[in-house]
Formats: sequence, structure tokens, C-alpha cells
Amino acid sequence: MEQDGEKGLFRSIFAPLFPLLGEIFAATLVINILAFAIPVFVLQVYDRVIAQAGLSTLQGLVIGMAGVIIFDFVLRQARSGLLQHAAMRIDATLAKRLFEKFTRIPLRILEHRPSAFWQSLFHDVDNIRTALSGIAAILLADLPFSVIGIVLIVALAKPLAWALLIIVPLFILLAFVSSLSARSSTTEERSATMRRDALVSEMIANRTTVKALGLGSYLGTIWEERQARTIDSSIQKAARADRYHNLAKTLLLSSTVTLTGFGAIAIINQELTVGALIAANMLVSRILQPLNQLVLQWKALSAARQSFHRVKKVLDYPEDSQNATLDLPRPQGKIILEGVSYSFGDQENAPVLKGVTASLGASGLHAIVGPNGSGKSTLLKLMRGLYTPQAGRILLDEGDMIQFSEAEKLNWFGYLPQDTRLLSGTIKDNLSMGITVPSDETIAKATKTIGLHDEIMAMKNGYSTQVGEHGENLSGGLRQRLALARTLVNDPVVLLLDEPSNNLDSHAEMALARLLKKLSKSRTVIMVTHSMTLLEAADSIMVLERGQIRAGGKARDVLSRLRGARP
Ligand SMILES: Nc1ncnc2c1ncn2[C@@H]1O[C@H](COP(=O)(O)OP(=O)(O)OP(=O)(O)O)[C@@H](O)[C@H]1O
Repeated sequence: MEQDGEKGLFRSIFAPLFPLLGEIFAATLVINILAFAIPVFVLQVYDRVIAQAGLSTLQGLVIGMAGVIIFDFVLRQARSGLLQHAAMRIDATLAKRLFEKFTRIPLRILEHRPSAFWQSLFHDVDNIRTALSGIAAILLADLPFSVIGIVLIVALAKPLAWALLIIVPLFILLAFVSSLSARSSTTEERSATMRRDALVSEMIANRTTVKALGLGSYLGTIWEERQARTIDSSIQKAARADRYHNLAKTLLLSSTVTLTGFGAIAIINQELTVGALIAANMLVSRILQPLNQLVLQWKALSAARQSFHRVKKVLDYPEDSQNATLDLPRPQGKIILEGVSYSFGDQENAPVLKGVTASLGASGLHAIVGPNGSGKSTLLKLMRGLYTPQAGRILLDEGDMIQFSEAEKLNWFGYLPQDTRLLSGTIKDNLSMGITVPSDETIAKATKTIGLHDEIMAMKNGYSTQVGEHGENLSGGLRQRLALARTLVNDPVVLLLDEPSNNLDSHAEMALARLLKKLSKSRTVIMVTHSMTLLEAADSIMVLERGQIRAGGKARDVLSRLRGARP
């Protein structure tokens, strides 16, 4: 099954390149035929020109060889160009597929792996391109044509042909053993590099905290250990590759001595001419050189093979459903939770949510409260369809959330995460990047609703203001309100807000409470909050504790019960 999938991906990537690969094959065939002209030339010079003082033959041979050398150069240049072109096309196809896949993989899988893992996949595509356009690919392309050399040796120097039966399999065995060793050392090196890169990317993402808390020396110790591991695995990989390469060189030298020794005996026995021995030696090295190089290049090929395997594995991950099967009408926005349970990862992890049952909306302002870690944010992500419950169902109106496509959920839900981040670009970019057909009117409508439009217009660059990486050029409060406006641009029917009053002062918090109350007249607004101002504006409150509903009902009743329960 796995094999089939891999072949399938291979075929789908290489099939459009068949005409190009055909040209590469033809060029390689001619290059390899031309390569055998030199040994034949040498044979002729020794056995005819020198033996018979045939200067005119020599003249003809030299002119012919000059033509061969020029043609060989032109063909090699053309083949390199074609290989580069094929590798670029493979890179472009694979990288595009990987990028699209990344945007479609369910959040649970994305969260399961560190960011360094996802970043390294794009380096994997680079690895594949480099291997396919480099010397390793040329060697592989040349390899099958060694058969021509073997046939020529049998024709020119029959008494030496038996030696090839020993030497060539020895080289193939060496290349095979070297490939096994390259595979394991590439895996070790990659895992060490990934651990180091994970630390570096976390450190860069949190550079303010690193600076403010003086974490330099703490992180420095961890970095040194990981960097040392990376260097160590790199050195070990190189040492293993060198060992096999040196072995291959020794084998090459031994082959020359063996062939010359037995060749000399054959000449003495008059079974071979001097020219044939020299030509045979040239032919053997012509066959063995690529095999020798291949032993060295195997680490690049092995790395590319493993990269392809990893990319393929990720391309096989499941996807969020993308396209709607029916053109459904806009829902009312009623959210029903039926015995919803959810746990992160393995079985031994205690479920974060246990049999949560509730009905929220349609319309109204609903709050979810509870201690830290009680599962509030997880429940909000489940309602947005970012996670799928392991037991129970979540319904939007009458429909199970599972059946809705990502496009439908994007249209119907506005979701504000707890840790809101903007992306590099302008204010306008950030407000319009989630909409299929952005218009200035819809953007301005959203910012006016939040009361942000005038504030943005008063800025020097207005909607063209650059927000910086993660929105760091803006104040926390402005970032939060822009993120809120972003949830409104699609005019969603359900608003899911995780701690919407984060970073807001009391004045902005009161304005937000009024705004949410107004919005909740025509849509369902569900918020996770600890803000008393927002809770007092809510219609209903659900209290979560250790993943279960401890209390729920009208906000007034729940608040008075909670106040009464306080010591
Ligand atoms: N992506 C994740 N992978 C693994 N465990 C997670 C993940 N997200 C949350 N958890 C765990 O699930 C539990 C509930 O987390 P959640 O963020 O839903 O709680 P919360 O009530 O929103 O907490 P807070 O009020 O602190 O934001 C916690 O124990 C948390 O460690």
C-alpha cells in the first residue's frame, strides 16, 4: 500500500516530465557512446599508427577525436541544462503540493509536531532538487551504460573479461553497504539538526522574553549541547562516507594492478596486444569511476530518498474537507453539544473534555468560564471545527459539524484565538487575507463596527500601515481590536471569542461588552472570559471544571450562585 502510494506520487510528478526525461536519456546514451571513442582511439594508435608508422591514419584519427570531444562538450552542457530544468519543475510541483497540504492538514496534526519539523520539510524539497540536478543524478543516469563498456572489453580484450566479473560486483556491494550506512547516519544528523533548529526558532520567536528575562546563558547551555550533537553527527556521517570512498579508491587501484598484471601475462602468451591492454585499462576505469563516485555520492542520494519519503508521508496526511457538497443556506447559528469528549494524543492522557452537553443560541451572548486548564479554549476550538470530538457530536443548527467544509466554516464562524497574532503586512492585508473576495467596503464595515475606522484613518499611512512581524509595531490593545475586526469581515453567524478583552483597558472593555451585546442580537456570540464586565453583559454562562459542566444557565442566576459560593 505504502509502496503503491510512493510509486503513485513518483508517477504523478515524473509523468509530465517524460518528454524532458526522454531528451536526457538520449543525450546520456550518445555521451556514453562517445566516451568509448577514446579507448578505441588509443588502441588504434598503439596497434596501427605506432606499429605501422601510419601518420595519415593518425591525422584522420586526431581530427575525428577533436570532433568527438567538441560534440561531447556540447551534449554535456545540454544535458546539465535539461537536468536543472527537470529538477526545478519537480521542486516547484512538490513544494506547491506541500504548501497546499500544510494549509489543509487538521490542526491537531499540525500541533502534534514542532515547527522545526514543518520547516524542515521545505528543506527536504531543496534536498530532492539538489540531488536530481547534481552530480549524483548524472552518475545514476550514466550507470546503465556501463554495459556498453563491458561489451567493448569482452570484444577487445577477451582474456581480461573474467576480472570484471569479480571487480564490478565488489564495487556494487561496496555501494550497497555504503548506502545502508548513509541512510542511518542521515537520520541521526537530521534528528540532531532538527532539535537544534527547534531551539533556535523558539528563541527567535520569543526574543523579547529571552532579552527581558536574561535567558541567554540558560539557552546557551542547551544550544551548545544540541549544536555539539549536530556537529558530532555531521562528522560521523562524513567519516563513514570517507571510509567507504577510500575503500572504493583502494579497490580501484587494486583493479588496475590486477588487470595490468594479468594483461602482461596475456601479452606474453600472445593472447592480447599492448594497445588492447591499455584500451581495456581505460575502459575499466571508465566503468569503475562512476561506481567509485557513486559510493561517495550515496549520502546525497540517500538523503534525497529519505526527504522524498518524508514529504510523501506528509502528503498522505488526512485533510480538512475543503469543498462544500451542497450549496447550503446561511444557518441560524444554534450550537448544540451532545456528550462531547476530547483528549489530546495518547490513551493515557486524561480527557480534557468529558461528555459536555449544552445548547447555545441561536443568537445571544454566551460566556464560558472556569479555572485555568479546565478545557475552555479546547471547547471553543471544537465548536469552530478545528478539532473533532472523539465521542459525542457538535451540531450547527441541525447539522453535524463534521459534514461542513472548511470554506463553509470560514464563512459561518468568526474565531478569535486566545493568543492572537497578526501577520506581516499592512492593516488592510490583515483584515482582508481571510476573505475570498475582499472589498474596501466590507473591511471598513468591520472596522467601523469595532469603532476602529477613524483611529486607523488618523494614522499617517492609514490602512497601509505596516503591522510588523506578528503585529509587533502596534500596541497590544490595537492588535486585539484589529483581530476582533478580522473576525467580523466575513459577517459570520457564530462568533467564537477566546478572552476577547485581553490587552484592553476598562474603557475599551466596556465598549466591547456593548458591542458584543449588539452583535449577539443577530448572531450567536460565545466567549471564553474572566472579565466581570463581559460576564455581566452575557445572557448565559457555562461553568467548566476539569472538562465537565459544573453549572450553567442564565447569566444572572449563575453569577449570583458563583458569588454566593465564594467564601
Ligand atoms: N495542543 C495541545 N496539546 C496538548 N495538550 C493541550 C493542547 N492544548 C491544550 N492542552 C491541554 O488541555 C487542557 C485544557 O487546556 P485549555 O487551553 O483548553 O484550557 P483553558 O480552560 O482554556 O485554560 P486557560 O484558562 O488557562 O486558557 C490543559 O491541560 C492543556 O495542557
